[in-house]
Amino acid sequence: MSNKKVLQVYSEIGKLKKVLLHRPGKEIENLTPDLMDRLLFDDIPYLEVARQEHDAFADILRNNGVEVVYLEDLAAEAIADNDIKEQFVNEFVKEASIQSQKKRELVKEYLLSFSTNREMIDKMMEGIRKEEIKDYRRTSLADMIESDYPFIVDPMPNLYFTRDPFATIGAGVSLNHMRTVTRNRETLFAKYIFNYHPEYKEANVPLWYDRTEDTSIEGGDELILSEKVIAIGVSERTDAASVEKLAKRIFENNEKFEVVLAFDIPKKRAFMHLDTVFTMVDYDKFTIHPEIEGPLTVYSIRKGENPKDIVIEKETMELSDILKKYLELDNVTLIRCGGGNLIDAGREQWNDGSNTLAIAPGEVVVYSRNHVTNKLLEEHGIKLHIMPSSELSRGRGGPRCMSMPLVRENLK
Ligand SMILES: NC(=[NH2+])NCCC[C@H](N)C(=O)O
Repeated sequence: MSNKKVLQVYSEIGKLKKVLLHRPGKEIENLTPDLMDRLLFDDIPYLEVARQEHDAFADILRNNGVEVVYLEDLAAEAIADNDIKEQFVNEFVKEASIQSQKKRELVKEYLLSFSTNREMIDKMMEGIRKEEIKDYRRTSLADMIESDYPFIVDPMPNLYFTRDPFATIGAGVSLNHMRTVTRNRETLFAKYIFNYHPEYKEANVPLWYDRTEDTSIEGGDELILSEKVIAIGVSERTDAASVEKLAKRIFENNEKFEVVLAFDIPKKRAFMHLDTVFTMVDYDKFTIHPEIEGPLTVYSIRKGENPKDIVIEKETMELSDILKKYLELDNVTLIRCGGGNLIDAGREQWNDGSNTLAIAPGEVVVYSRNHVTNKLLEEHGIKLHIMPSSELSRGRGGPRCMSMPLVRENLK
């Protein structure tokens, strides 16, 4: 067996070699105004254009030497074995908030009727409208009198934000427990990929976190600043307790990481994850949303004397000094979203102006619409790959949120 690394992420900026995306599917066409709030959208994207934008994103990556793989393909390949497939469908149905046993059976039967696994996966992602399964109304009293709720199984429109349901950290994976029911359903695909996909199953990928945990953590909060330092946001989506659990597990498993910095950021929708207000673009350069600089507090978590102990300290310095200290740098530049102008900063952060995806040190993918921030990045010598951004941005996520690195070259 070759010892090729199937997962290797020891930085935010090392040359990106392999990345996981999800091409937006018909789940977007199942978003309704009534569902937007619960399904975490602020508007309804136009699917055809969203796909064009997404394909442009994937092309930028491929043209820069990145292997692009899709969640929907890996998930379909992971369930090639019929017993695994059956187990997967059972778990999916169990987590789909379907009330009656009879209805669960009908949904299972419907899913198994698709002729390919890929089509079945697409259907799971899209959601199931009432009219797709005939006769479900005769299955229980609840269904006979039931409301006009239009779905038997809800769509999962946030899937194109592959950054969040799991995160590659070092040679392992944080299989996340998400804050919301809608997004927690997404993590099932990753569970099957890492356990059963031929590429991953023999690698025995270590899990730093599991979806069955009772506190939440999301990938948008998990940043790898160096092979020694991980930053994790304590945010609207990630609990402080989860950061501790994750740190302990990583330290116990002799990964190279030495310190986890917990960034306590304001808990609000616009700043849902750390990566919506702070990303790394070069060895010593970061984007930052000026509105978090005041309220931000950083705590460091380090290994204690015993492998099972940790030492937690509140950091008292300014963010740039904290970064200098832990990343062993003489200088750090914080590039402010919107140039620090409050109007531009607010507008551009809302559309993920500080959410950049580094594909190499000093080289990032950004949304076209954030022209004030983009200009500033260029002035700081950052090379930009600009992608179209009218529709995808309506889901409140940018290039970093839409990608999960699987392999990055290690930094020298
Ligand atoms: N890593 C990120 N910032 N992801 C953004 C996810 C956006 C998505 N609509 C949500 O609310 O979950």
